[in-house]
Amino acid sequence: MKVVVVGTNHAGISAANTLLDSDQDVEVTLLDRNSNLSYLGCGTALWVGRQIDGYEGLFYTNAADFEAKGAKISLETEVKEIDFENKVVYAETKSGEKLEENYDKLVLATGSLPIAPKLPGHDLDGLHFLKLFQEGQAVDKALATDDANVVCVIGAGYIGVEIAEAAARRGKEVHIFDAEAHSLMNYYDEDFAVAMDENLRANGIHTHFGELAEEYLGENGKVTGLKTTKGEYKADVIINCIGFRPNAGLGADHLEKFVNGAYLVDRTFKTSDDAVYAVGDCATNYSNAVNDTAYIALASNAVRSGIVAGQNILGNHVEGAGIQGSNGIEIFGLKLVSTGLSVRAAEKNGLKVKYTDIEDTQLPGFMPADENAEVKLRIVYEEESRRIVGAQMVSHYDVSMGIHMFSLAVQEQLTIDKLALLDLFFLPHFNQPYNYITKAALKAE
Ligand SMILES: Cc1cc2nc3c(=O)[nH]c(=O)nc-3n(C[C@H](O)[C@H](O)[C@H](O)COP(=O)(O)OP(=O)(O)OC[C@H]3O[C@@H](n4cnc5c(N)ncnc54)[C@H](O)[C@@H]3O)c2cc1C
Ligand SMILES: NC(=O)c1ccc[n+]([C@@H]2O[C@H](COP(=O)([O-])OP(=O)(O)OC[C@H]3O[C@@H](n4cnc5c(N)ncnc54)[C@H](O)[C@@H]3O)[C@@H](O)[C@H]2O)c1
Repeated sequence: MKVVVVGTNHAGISAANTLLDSDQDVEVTLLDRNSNLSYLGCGTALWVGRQIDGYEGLFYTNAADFEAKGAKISLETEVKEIDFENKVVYAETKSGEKLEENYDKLVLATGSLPIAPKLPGHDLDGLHFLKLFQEGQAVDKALATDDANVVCVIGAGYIGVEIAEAAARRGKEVHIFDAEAHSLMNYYDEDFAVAMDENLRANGIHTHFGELAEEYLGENGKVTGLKTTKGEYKADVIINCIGFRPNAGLGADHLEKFVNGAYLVDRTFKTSDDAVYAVGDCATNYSNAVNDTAYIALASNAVRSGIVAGQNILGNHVEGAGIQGSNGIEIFGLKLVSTGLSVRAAEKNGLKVKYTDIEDTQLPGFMPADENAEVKLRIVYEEESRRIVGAQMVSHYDVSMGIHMFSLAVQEQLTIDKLALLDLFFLPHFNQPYNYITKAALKAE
């Protein structure tokens, strides 16, 4: 069996490794237009902000690793067209050489592209996106120039707040803009998002919410400012971070698509064509929070979808467990984690929900104050079924393990009442005997 994988980042890599690590005789060909693979974008802000020494550790594999496993891999090779009827992929290398690869099974792992609004001035120098390693390098270089004093970040989602922190750590005057009333509104309710807003401001970042970018201002081909719906701001560097869209053009009119253009896949990540699988950011996934198809662009989902598709290509029927969109962020030491739906997202999805909130300390009061921290938790549950559909937490304490448990609760459709009497261990070094998860669940209406 010959499998062609288009796109060799997290999703493509994980599908290819699943095939190559099996005991079956599978011929695997990998094609990617980029010159590198396996870049962990999550580390961009860490090295640009000089919290880690460099970017080298952000790549976890390379072409030679695949060749050593017997795969054929061509980087800087862009797939231009696919003949789905005759099962042929047409590609072109950077030097203009044309390639043709036939396949028995095809894995589309072409990921996502940053949303790039064509505002006036969009071709000025000094405008940046943050998706590829090379774009991270460009931002890093731009921040190193003597005349880069003011940085405007458009979008206060995950990439935006992370790069705003990095630019502030590099000593820049940073302004962050978002169309919403607060930062991180795609992940958190207002009561939690405000903690991040305050954290950004407390660390010197200027926040501008409810403000939409209208025009990139410039002189002599270089950006000098940003015009929004509320005013004009000086800018030496502008970084656009307003979300991703699926990169699913290769499927043309042949493959079924989701409302946002992503390849529509089943629980095995098979598309509407039996010979074609689609994984990672270019494809849909199944949300256990809404119990329906959803699109959530995350590396964590990409990796698991690649494994599932790979197993099914090998003939092992495996269904994905579905996703909750579990995520986390840490900015200047403040940690926010969430899974499933916020109240706002639940309502947008037509779910009638209630929620239970609690604020407490992580450890008992007798523990040293410098080891202890306040924690705020919200559990969101469906009014009628009482199943948990989401949770959010904010703290300076590392509460990430708690959100993993809530992720499982959403996946398994657990009710808030079952959670209330769950056996949670107690040790003063970790938590309280009558801890905030139990307390929040017990007081749920
Ligand atoms: C700055 C940043 C920080 C992030 N932080 C996190 C995080 O902390 N946690 C998390 O879970 N996620 C994070 N993400 C999101 C995560 O990086 C993506 O969800 C993930 O990269 C998706 O993997 P993928 O393999 O599906 O797609 P992509 O990473 O988009 O890879 C797609 C690949 O396909 C190739 N390709 C596309 N079209 C073609 C073509 N026609 N021919 C050949 N090759 C093609 C591309 O070159 C690319 O290599 C972050 C993203 C960014 C940008
Ligand atoms: N820690 C993590 O897990 C992590 C880190 C970085 C990125 N990612 C993922 O990568 C993907 C892309 O991240 P992102 O930060 O670009 O997207 P995002 O969805 O997190 O945030 C985009 C933000 O841009 C705002 N916005 C949209 N249009 C706008 C406009 N015209 N003007 C002003 N603001 C506007 C939105 O309100 C939103 O807050 C997401 O799926 C994200 O989850 C995850």
